[in-house]
Amino acid sequence: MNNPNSRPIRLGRISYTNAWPVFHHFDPGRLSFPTEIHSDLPATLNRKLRTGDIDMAAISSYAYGVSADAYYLLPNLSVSAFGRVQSILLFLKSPLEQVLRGRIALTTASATSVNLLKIIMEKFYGGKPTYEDAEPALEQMLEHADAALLIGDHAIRASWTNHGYRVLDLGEVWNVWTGHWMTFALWGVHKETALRCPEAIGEIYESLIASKRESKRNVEPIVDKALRQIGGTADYWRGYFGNLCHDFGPEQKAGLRLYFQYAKELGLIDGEPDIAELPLPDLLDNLSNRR
Ligand SMILES: C=C(O[C@@H]1C=C(C(=O)O)C=C[C@H]1O)C(=O)O
Repeated sequence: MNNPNSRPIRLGRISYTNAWPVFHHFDPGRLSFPTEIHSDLPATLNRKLRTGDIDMAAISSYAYGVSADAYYLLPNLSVSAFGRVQSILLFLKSPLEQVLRGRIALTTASATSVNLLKIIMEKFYGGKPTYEDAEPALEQMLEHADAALLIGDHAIRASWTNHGYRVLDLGEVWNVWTGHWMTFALWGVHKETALRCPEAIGEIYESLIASKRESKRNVEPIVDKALRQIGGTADYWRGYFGNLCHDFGPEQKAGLRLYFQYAKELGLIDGEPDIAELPLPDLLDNLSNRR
């Protein structure tokens, strides 16, 4: 099959372990359309998708909220948690009361969690800290700050060190205050790409869903890979992957809508975006009608 696009579909993959279940069994070589993988940190994928350097990607849910008009979401894919997530962590060097009026260093890898932290600090705890962007390295971040936010594998590795700091898990804080799920990442595709090559996007989508399903059926291959690449124990990784949810159903959507509502109230986002999923059957129907 030819790709009407004539160039490969460029797909962004979050390099952190949290997205592995959706990508591990995804093999672009088995697709009938040329597909290129761009593996990167979430903030870089957010930017590349926005500028059109890639066509579709796992991105921060906040980044979807900012550019929702331009993207469709791939249905039923996310990185979500109900409570503790273990990889969205605020490390406190100072007591919380001081952090609320102090300085917080924010990892440059994130978009959802830095804004979630602002919601927690300002709306839930009534604080007004100042924020500064920093490369994700705990000790350097805490040289000049009262607290440091890390996400993904940077947070996991830091949590294993003998750091001695108090740690807040932002998934847990969000859940305690709201009773909701928190969705950190979503899969977005440019509307324009989806309309131009629905078959290619549909095939990639089906392969991602199949990978997610296989990872859920048997988590051991990604546990082994995480042990080899990151370290830790098999039990840690079984717990970590078991705790994450890669679906995006009504409960995750309700949590995300609340997050967008709070982000809007704090002026972190212009409007409350619609959650618009890729209407794949309609796109494929239109395509066959055109033939
Ligand atoms: C659960 C996580 O979800 C993520 C958090 C993101 C963010 O804060 O912008 C983006 C993608 C995911 O990597 C994690 O990083 O550990």
